[in-house]
Amino acid sequence: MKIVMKFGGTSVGDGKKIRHVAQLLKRYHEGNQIVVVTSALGGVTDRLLENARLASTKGKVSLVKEFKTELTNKHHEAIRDAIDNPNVAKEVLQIIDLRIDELEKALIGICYLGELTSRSIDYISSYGERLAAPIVSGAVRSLGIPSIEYTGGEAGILTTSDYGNARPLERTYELVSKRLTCRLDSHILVVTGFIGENEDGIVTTLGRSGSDFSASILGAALKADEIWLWKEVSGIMTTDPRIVPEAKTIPQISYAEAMELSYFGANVLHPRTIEPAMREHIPVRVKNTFDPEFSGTLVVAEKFQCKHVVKAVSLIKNVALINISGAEMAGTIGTVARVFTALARAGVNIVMISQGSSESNLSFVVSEPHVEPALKALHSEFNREIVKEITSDRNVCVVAVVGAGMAGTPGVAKRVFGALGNSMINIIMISQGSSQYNISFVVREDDAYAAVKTLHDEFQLYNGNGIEKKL
Ligand SMILES: Nc1ncnc2c1ncn2[C@@H]1O[C@H](COP(=O)(O)OP(=O)(O)O)[C@@H](O)[C@H]1O
Ligand SMILES: N[C@@H](CC(=O)OP(=O)(O)O)C(=O)O
Repeated sequence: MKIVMKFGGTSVGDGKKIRHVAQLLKRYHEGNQIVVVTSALGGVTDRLLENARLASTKGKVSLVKEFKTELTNKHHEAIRDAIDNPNVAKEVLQIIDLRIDELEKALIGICYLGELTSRSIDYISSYGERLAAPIVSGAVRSLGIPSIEYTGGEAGILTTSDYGNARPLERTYELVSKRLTCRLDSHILVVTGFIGENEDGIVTTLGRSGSDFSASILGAALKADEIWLWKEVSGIMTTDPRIVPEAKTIPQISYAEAMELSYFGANVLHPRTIEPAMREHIPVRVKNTFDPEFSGTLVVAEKFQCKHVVKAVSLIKNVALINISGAEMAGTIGTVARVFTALARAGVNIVMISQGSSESNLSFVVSEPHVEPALKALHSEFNREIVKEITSDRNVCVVAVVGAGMAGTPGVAKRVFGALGNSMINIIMISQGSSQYNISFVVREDDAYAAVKTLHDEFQLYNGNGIEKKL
């Protein structure tokens, strides 16, 4: 089989975990062609971003030097723990030191300039993966398996120049296949997740947690038999196990359901992961790095109509509700178009929308960083004409229940809102897409965890009965 395997930041958190990953790869190498996509060592991307900001605001070269020591120690320790072969360890050390020197120069440049562009943020944050890939590849070579490491750009991931949220260009699919196929039989190829490059060869990133997306792009380009996403959790679960410890693994889920879940905050998958896999009908498995025998979740094309109408409950935090109102909005054709055009011009992404049939108010949810640009855009568009009041509320969360079986099944909304009512949870706004794959609603931040727990209990997802429905 040809398999693209992605290991997340927790899976390659340190040298001991990388050693474990290399051993897993050795096991699957026999009889398979394997491309590995690696994330940065756990926490490194956050530290890179923090230090890039510090460099631009404080301009202190001494802080850059301290950070350089921290990164060097972390990666040297990882090499010691992951790689036994001294020659391989020496080669990898040299690559790491060279890359950390490059990074230091870039951070010092930011100190002097006092400016941090989105292009430099992508360049700096790409170093997490650029430091991880040589160690993962070295750990594999240390076990006697030939391996080569590539950056996303070297592998052929060509993207738009939307720094921080770049998308693959169509040419990527052909280029990746051309560059990687010839080595697949003989080597385990290790590619940096999260990063690509634009047509001018400038580093871009695919958005936070983008390594899942990288794996799917590579899988589609190489027409892989399967894409495996290795995580610290046992697959896609009925809800975030950090919120509800009783959460269960969903054995099988459709592409559409997995997409709904990832869009609605289940950060087990980057929201765009499924698109490339779906275009080539490649099954995606989500597996636990630390429990490899467990089958995890299989994401497949057909809507697997198990008896569960609701498959999972998810939560989006760090959002705000914006409400606009004005009596003149009712019947004034074009108001909604003006609202959304102004927001689009300001680069605001809308998570959820609801308009009452009175037409005199419109509510929508945006992610936290988009609140200020959204308010500014709306005030300048309307200037108190037609829209009289614009308010925002940051103390809210979005909860969504997801499942393909909800389409055409009466009574789901009644159960959702009945259970929340019984738990005295107030609902601020409701939205249901016509796909009927999800019902989402806004609650106060203080009620969010209770809402997720209440719904998880109500539908008793996968509770003891395999995939039986509780009605
Ligand atoms: N429905 C869900 N199923 C599984 N994990 C979820 C879900 N919702 C949120 N999560 C969170 O997503 C994380 C995914 O695992 P992680 O190993 O961190 O992935 P990666 O390193 O690839 O980003 C877990 O920590 C888990 O708490
Ligand atoms: N390292 C990047 C990309 C990534 O995908 O990481 P993870 O697989 O750990 O979510 C990030 O932290 O966003």
